[in-house]
Amino acid sequence: MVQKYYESDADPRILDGRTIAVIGYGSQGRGQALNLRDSGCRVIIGLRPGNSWQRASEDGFEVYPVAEAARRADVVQILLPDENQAAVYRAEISPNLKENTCLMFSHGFNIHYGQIVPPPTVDVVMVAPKGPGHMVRRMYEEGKGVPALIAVQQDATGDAHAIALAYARGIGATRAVVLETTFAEETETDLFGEQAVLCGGVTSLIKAGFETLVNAGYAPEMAYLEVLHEMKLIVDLIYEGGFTKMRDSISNTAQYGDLTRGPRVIGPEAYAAMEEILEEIQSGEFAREWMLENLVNRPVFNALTKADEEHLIEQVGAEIRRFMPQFQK
Ligand SMILES: NC(=O)C1=CN([C@@H]2O[C@H](COP(=O)(O)OP(=O)(O)OC[C@H]3O[C@@H](n4cnc5c(N)ncnc54)[C@H](OP(=O)(O)O)[C@@H]3O)[C@@H](O)[C@H]2O)C=CC1
Ligand SMILES: CC[C@](O)(C(C)=O)C(=O)O
Repeated sequence: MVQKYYESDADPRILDGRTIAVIGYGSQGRGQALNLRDSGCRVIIGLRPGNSWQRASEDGFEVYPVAEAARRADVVQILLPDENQAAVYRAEISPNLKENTCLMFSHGFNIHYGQIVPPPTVDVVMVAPKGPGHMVRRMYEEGKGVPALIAVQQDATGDAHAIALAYARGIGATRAVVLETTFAEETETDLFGEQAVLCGGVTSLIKAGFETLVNAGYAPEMAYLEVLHEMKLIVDLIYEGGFTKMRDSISNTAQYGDLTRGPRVIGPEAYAAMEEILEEIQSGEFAREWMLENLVNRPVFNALTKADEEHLIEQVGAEIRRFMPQFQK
């Protein structure tokens, strides 16, 4: 059984007197830093000059160049893009890491694939929220939390696990649940989830459904409401009470179509593709491809992003959100 932790399992006092440097102030950096501060932790931010620096200052944080933040910190949480972490670590963090610092990540990529190799004198831990950074903040403000995974790769001080748990409490994760894992398990399951199901799988499924309806002559607005807008309403029910709650809420006709037709869409070929994607993650092939893509300024990433931004579904969606009052701020 996976070990689970809640609020009472974490002792926030282990962070008393320790300075947490959150390196990066994007999706996760901002969400985690604000939550930690509201939980009573001492937080500083490490950045390069630019938009994030400006935003963190406006939010009232002390902001320093990465090297200086690392020098001042007892806990260094690296929330830079995965593809930048190794270069910034080598140039700015590693030379300033004190002995007994707790080096922290929210995704295991750089440790698991050997891009960052910390010295044996520091703790190496992970606190990985299982949700987007903006939701980490929103749920915390609502008195709830996004679940998180914790892992200890290296325990130089004997405090690594307690610090990870207290940090998870500080960002609100113990209000939901915190699960114990390893860097390997988190990295491989996270990459698989975002590629095959959550991001890649879902957008491909929606696009395929939308294109099938539009190519058959139905109005793009109809197709959009059917396969994209309603997706959230259906997924909300699955999130709240599983397939059973969702099926309790839909018509019997929909349920029969769901049970008999769904497996034809996600059939043996889809399973084979998922296995292949998982193997590319496990073998390091995906990691190598992504690192090399960045070295040549992301030609594939940029071309595919542009094509999807220009897809009809995005134009129709923007138009529909304009004429639906609930989307107006
Ligand atoms: N996005 C998410 O919800 C999740 C992310 N994670 C993990 O969290 C980590 C952070 O990801 P995410 O929050 O998406 O990152 P973002 O891209 O949202 O933010 C990155 C931040 O790093 C800063 N930055 C980038 N390069 C540098 C640099 N060379 N020196 C200093 N600062 C720099 C950016 O500032 P600037 O404005 O200057 O570019 C920005 O503030 C990753 O490990 C990711 O896998 C884990 C779970 C979910
Ligand atoms: C699903 C994407 C994610 O893994 C996440 C928000 O949890 C990410 O890395 O951004």
